[in-house]
Amino acid sequence: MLQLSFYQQCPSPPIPSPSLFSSPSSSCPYVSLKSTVSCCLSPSPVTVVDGSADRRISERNEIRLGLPSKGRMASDTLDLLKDCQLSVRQVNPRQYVAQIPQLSNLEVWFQRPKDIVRKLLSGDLDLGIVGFDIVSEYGQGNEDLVLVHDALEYGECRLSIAIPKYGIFENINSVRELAQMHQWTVEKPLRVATGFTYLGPKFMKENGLKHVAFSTADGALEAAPAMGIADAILDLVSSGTTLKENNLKEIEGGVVLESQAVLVASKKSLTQRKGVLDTTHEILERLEAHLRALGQFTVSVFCTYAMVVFFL
Ligand SMILES: Nc1ncnc2c1ncn2[C@@H]1O[C@H](COP(=O)(O)OP(=O)(O)OP(=O)(O)O)[C@@H](O)[C@H]1O
Ligand SMILES: O=P(O)(O)OC[C@H]1O[C@H](OP(=O)(O)OP(=O)(O)O)[C@H](O)[C@@H]1O
Repeated sequence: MLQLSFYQQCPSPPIPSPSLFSSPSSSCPYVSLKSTVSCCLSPSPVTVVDGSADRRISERNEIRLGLPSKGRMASDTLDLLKDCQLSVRQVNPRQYVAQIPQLSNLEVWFQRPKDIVRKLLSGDLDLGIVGFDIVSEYGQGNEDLVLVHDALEYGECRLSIAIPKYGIFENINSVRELAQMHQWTVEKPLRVATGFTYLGPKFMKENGLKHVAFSTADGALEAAPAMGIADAILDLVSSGTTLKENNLKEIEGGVVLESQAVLVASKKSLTQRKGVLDTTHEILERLEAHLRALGQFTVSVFCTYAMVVFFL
């Protein structure tokens, strides 16, 4: 029996979490316990690798860490690692493999965040840093994903429903009121534009919205209601400026999840690949030391480190 111990931290303040998520941060008001991401209520459409992942585990010796190749998480992730004395040495920006000299036998692979999660599941990566929203959407509760650190203190945003401030929605201010609107029928469902096609339907179902039709787009979703394409949107919000500028509002009970950057690992890699556990400890200790130095624990007199022990 292998015993894995992760030192945990308490985010300050704890991330509020909606009911559909058993986000580790929500399980206890003071101590954040990271375990598997378990948000799934329905069977996952992700094909979970079986024997092939095990074969790959024996095929390569190096440990692989996936980092965002571009987008808003990319430079902040490199900055965080640098602050932890884990500078990533990349020969040139178009080369997708890099090294962290302090971590021997570790390869950094730059990938799009959603691909990092997919590759953790397929066994092609062992560790990754991405937004919790991406782990939740593309991980779909797969038990092979372990949140090693769930509060890296950047990339904060929330996945939230927004509706127009005007027209039939003028007096609608909560999900409950939205669900109770008599307009939505089988023939004329509530039309929601979102890039989160797993979390969106799941949330609507759990919140009593029966007649909902989803459409998807890669960006600028806030335009959809004014264009007449959708009644509502489900998208990431941070400052709220984009919603405001497009005459949209969030509603009570409409936050699907709170997100920030997390360190996620493949449980299979942690347990089966030589060196992954030690390397994960090394990264985690450096992250903890850095975040502690930033003073994020000062508000949590109540917060203690908790040791989570996984018996596997
Ligand atoms: N206001 C925000 N809007 C979108 N994402 C945000 C915001 N604030 C933080 N994030 C985080 O940044 C991530 C988006 O990063 P990125 O810019 O790489 O996305 P993207 O380019 O839209 O992704 P892709 O093109 O691969 O679909 C989100 O998954 C989330 O974790
Ligand atoms: O609350 P705010 O601070 O205004 O941020 C929210 C906006 O930022 C993101 O879009 P992004 O800038 O990535 O552009 P996109 O719509 O093309 O994806 C997100 O999809 C929202 O549209």
